[in-house]
Amino acid sequence: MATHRSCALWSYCGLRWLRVMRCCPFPGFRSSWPRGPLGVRHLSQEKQATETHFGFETVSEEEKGDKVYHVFESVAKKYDVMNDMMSLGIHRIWKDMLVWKMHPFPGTQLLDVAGGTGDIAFRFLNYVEAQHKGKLKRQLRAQQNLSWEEIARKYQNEEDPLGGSRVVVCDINKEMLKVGKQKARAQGHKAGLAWVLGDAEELPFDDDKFDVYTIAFGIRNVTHINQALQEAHRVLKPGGRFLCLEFSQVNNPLVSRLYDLYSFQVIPVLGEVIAGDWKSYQYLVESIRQFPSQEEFKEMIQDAGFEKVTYESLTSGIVAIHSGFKL
Ligand SMILES: COc1cc(O)cc(C/C=C(\C)CC/C=C(\C)CC/C=C(\C)CC/C=C(\C)CC/C=C(\C)CC/C=C(\C)CC/C=C(\C)CC/C=C(\C)CC/C=C(\C)CCC=C(C)C)c1O
Ligand SMILES: C[S@@+](CC[C@H](N)C(=O)[O-])C[C@H]1O[C@@H](n2cnc3c(N)ncnc32)[C@H](O)[C@@H]1O
Repeated sequence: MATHRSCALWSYCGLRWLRVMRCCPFPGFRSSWPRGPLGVRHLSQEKQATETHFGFETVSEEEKGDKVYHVFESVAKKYDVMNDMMSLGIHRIWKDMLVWKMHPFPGTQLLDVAGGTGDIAFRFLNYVEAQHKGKLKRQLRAQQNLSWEEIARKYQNEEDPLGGSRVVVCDINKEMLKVGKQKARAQGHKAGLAWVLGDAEELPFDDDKFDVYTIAFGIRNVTHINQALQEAHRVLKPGGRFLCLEFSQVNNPLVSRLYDLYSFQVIPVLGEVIAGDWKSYQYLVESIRQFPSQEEFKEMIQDAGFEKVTYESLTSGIVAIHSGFKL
């Protein structure tokens, strides 16, 4: 009873907040319109009051946005611990693989959409910092007869340990970003990192701005996936890369049966026990089943204008990484 009352209160506050925000024209929140190739607003692309899915439930599109907002507002504080518990840490390997696949070059400008608590951004920063340090070491090793003073000076003069690389984390949910910022402080990430409140469907960024666009476990929650893909294409520079890590279709019948059992019998129970939130984790497993297969999603990415689209299935297809280029 108490749980239901507190759920209702959370829903009410979440919806109130969203309504207030939608009337409030502050930068970064629904500040841009969907644009076509000529930069013209396409009224036909605007959201229509049609029905969609929230997990296995049929809801209006507006309702879906509110419900998704409420889910992540509710799980934000327990989000990281839940992921480790549910996957026994496997989600960390998947995220590492996304960044290895990206293989950022010095000066890479990354936009991580639906970046939540910053897992992809922190991995990116660690990767580029390690790469930059390695480069400096190799340069110093190649120079013969340097005194230790010269070596020390070289290290001290390193003003930008990221070699010009930057990451912007963009997420629609204030609570997820709040947890992300706390984690960044705790892990000592300061430089090269920005947090922006914004919607994947209407990104508050100019055209042709980023080298790489990532979205990890985010696109499944977006109401108009095609719109989010078009926005990804718009904000990438020509030559830029789209990378998406998302749950996908399991390709091994035995794993598939165990995975179904685990998903529906264990995950919501873990959600209830650890986060006090059965419904959000029920939504997680249902939304995974509603998401298109590897091939279907590949076609959607191509339809948004990306080229050289490929994917790699990981852990028997439990997740897949899709990649595409804006050429
Ligand atoms: C609200 O929305 C969200 C909230 C979030 O917190 C996160 C997200 C987005 C999601 C992520 C960032 C990733 C988080 C990861 C997952 C959701 C989990 C993905 C699932 C797995 C990696 C496990 C895959 C499972 C299988 C391949 C099937 C094998 C299953 C078993 C061996 C266990 C089978 C167990 C039963 C059928 C029930 C009886 C068991 C128990 C009661 C004990 C519980 C057992 C465990 C905790 C062990 C679980 C075992 C594994 C994880 C082993 C995995 C093995 C392989 C991958 C081969 C979000 O949107
Ligand atoms: C499962 S979390 C993924 C977080 C992070 N990328 C990770 O891998 O851990 C999904 C995130 O998508 C965000 N999200 C949902 N709909 C969104 C939208 N339309 N625009 C931007 N972010 C959205 C949620 O707020 C949440 O932080």
